[in-house]
Amino acid sequence: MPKVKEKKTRVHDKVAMQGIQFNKDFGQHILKNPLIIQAIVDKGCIRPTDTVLEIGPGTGNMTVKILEQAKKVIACEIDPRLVITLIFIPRLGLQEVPPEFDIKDLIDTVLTEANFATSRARTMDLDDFVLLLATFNKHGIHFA
Ligand SMILES: C[S@@+](CC[C@H](N)C(=O)[O-])C[C@H]1O[C@@H](n2cnc3c(N)ncnc32)[C@H](O)[C@@H]1O
Repeated sequence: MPKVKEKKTRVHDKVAMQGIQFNKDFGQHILKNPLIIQAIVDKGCIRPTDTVLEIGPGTGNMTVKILEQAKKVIACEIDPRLVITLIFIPRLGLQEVPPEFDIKDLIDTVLTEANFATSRARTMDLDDFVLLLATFNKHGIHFA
């Protein structure tokens, strides 16, 4: 059977042209094969009303595919050199996260304030759940 050569994704080409060295300390192994990326995204069964949180979008190859299926993507990338490549993706809003921000601290604060620091999900009733959601909301974490 003839071997079909996959076209590399456009965003990856842009990074390669700029000569950016990927940093293995951040686990920067970038997916290039669009068929594999599409297969992974399809496994997510994303609905058109979904907001997707993508941790580590890298050069955005998967981000653009998720955006084709989701209402919104919130992408969180640690490497500013790669964030620059994400600027070119339409419909992806960019917002800088202050260096002192720590999501673990924020979640600990919410759980402690709502008295759920030591609770387990299976012991919670509906009132507990609503209180927890409201406390997350108060601290700027919103679930949709
Ligand atoms: C394995 S790469 C995946 C890149 C891209 N999603 C793809 O499929 O090609 C991991 C990405 O996560 C980013 N990353 C590593 N640690 C992170 C952190 N703590 N917060 C946000 N992004 C992080 C890296 O810079 C890198 O872009």
